[in-house]
Amino acid sequence: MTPLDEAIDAIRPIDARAIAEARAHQDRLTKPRGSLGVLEDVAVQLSGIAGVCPPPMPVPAALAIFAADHGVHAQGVSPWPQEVTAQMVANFTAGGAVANAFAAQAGVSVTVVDVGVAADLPPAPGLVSRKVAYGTADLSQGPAMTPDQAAEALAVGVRTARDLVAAGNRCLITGDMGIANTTASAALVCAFAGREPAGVTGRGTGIDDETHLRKIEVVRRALRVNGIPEAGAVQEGRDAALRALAAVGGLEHAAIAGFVLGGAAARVPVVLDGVIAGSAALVAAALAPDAVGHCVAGHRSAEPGHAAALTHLGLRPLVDLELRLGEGTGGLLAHPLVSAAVRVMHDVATFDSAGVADKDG
Ligand SMILES: Cc1cc2ncn([C@H]3O[C@H](COP(=O)(O)O)[C@@H](O)[C@H]3O)c2cc1C
Ligand SMILES: O=C(O)c1cccnc1
Repeated sequence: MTPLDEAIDAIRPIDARAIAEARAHQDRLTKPRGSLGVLEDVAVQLSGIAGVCPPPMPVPAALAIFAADHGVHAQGVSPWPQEVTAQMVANFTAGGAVANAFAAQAGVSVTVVDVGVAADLPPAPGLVSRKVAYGTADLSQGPAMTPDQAAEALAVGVRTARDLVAAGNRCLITGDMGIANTTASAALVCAFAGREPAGVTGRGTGIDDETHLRKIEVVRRALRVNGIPEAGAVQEGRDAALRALAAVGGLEHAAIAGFVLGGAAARVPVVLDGVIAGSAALVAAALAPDAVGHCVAGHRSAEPGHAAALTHLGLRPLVDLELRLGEGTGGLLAHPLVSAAVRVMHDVATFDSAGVADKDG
């Protein structure tokens, strides 16, 4: 069995008994029932993921930033030169990016994985070289990846998750870096959530109206050229999902999908970042629907495709600050909220233990 098959095989629904126990525990704590809103749901979900109540604290946590380039950059869909991908990888390993600042603030480690940067990168601390290709082909002209490349990139994500969990991490956070990757994200959202390009193609790093219209056309062409029906969700199921991923995805999208599957297989919560992660999670969900139960939507980004992906996945974002950066920044901001939700389960007294009268008693 391949690592991908093994991961998919190992994924189970989150544990119903632990969920029920966690709900009952929440109701015994010295607070009005439901008063912690969505945080109660998060704590209950983490109990279900771990299969125990209270769940372990989601620490240490690790961010993995998957970096790759995109052939579709040639269509002028991003105002930034492709070299910025490699330059930002150097910035991450030097500690100078926003993701590094947020990771330092949250006490999260940063691993950068080169899964497909279109340049040879010098070795650096925290950089893992798992290059599958020097970028994808142009998805608006034909498939972005061969099926083998997509499978290999998925396996890179599975392996990264496995390694980080084996190193003792109890929470995984997704990150991405890849100039033009919001174009592939939009195409994936169309393919996996059955949406129209015009509704889910955003402005990425910041493009003018004319470029935005061109980007929508590029996504439309990508779907047409690759035989993916517009506004018709692809069949769920492994082969169709792998084909659609290879056709219009990116190497980092594939790796992030694998990372989600690897985290779910290890029964560790995976905090998703923005639209790149959201579109990759759609792929993971098509490959293993029960993986979604292991995902926490860290935030909702300003990219319209992200909201569409989260709706399709049934995930509620924890933070909504109009971020549109990626790198894992939204996931990192959400991590303290996830920790706080779990800490309540460990530290807060029950009505019985604290001698506080319940509303009925
Ligand atoms: C300096 C810089 C740092 C970034 N960090 C994340 N992104 C984000 O923006 C890119 C996607 O936007 P688009 O599809 O419009 O190219 C990705 O690299 C994503 O990680 C960055 C982009 C830039 C320019
Ligand atoms: O949603 C995101 O994470 C995002 C948006 C714009 C550019 N890069 C990433």
